[in-house]
Amino acid sequence: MAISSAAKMAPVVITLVTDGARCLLARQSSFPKGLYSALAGFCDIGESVEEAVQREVAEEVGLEVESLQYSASQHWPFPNSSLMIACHATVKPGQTEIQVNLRELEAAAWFSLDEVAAALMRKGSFTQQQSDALPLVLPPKLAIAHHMIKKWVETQTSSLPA
Ligand SMILES: NC(=O)C1=CN([C@@H]2O[C@H](COP(=O)(O)OP(=O)(O)OC[C@H]3O[C@@H](n4cnc5c(N)ncnc54)[C@H](OP(=O)(O)O)[C@@H]3O)[C@@H](O)[C@H]2O)C=CC1
Repeated sequence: MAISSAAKMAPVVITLVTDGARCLLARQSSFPKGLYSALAGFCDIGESVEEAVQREVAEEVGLEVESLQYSASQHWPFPNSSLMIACHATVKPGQTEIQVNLRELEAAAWFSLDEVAAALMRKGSFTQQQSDALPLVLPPKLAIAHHMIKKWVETQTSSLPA
């Protein structure tokens, strides 16, 4: 089926926040069990990408973005067409206390490099999660969130002392 040239896609910022050592991942109650992802949110009319990132991070987890860097973009067809704009953001190391906005998220937490790297290596599917102590599950490869998390792990790993 041809897509109408009048069809619109909405810009969405998706942000992987780090404090330099850990990355911040969050989940909504609608996510499969154990799944955590980067913070996502629709851009408001009149906002720049930078403003949308700062607003979303503040609204969802109560943190102030110190610096941010554009990473990549992706067309995301679910549930309606969005343009995912991926950014990596840092907060000040001393200002990392998360205040989860429970109207938008079920949970948010800092994860260490080891935890995230182990989750990337794991080959489990969502349906295999049966115990209460769920291992961290990351978004699938088709999602830009997966690639942002992978890039963060690679960058952190390459900066470790030999
Ligand atoms: N590719 C990836 O890696 C990822 C993609 N995503 C995608 O990012 C998008 C945003 O994520 P998230 O904020 O969690 O989304 P949600 O679906 O939770 O939507 C959040 C709010 O945005 C409103 N909304 C829905 N559509 C639009 C629109 N076109 N413009 C403005 N506001 C809208 C909704 O209101 P209402 O209920 O009234 O419609 C809802 O209150 C989703 O489409 C999600 O699928 C998210 C994470 C990872």
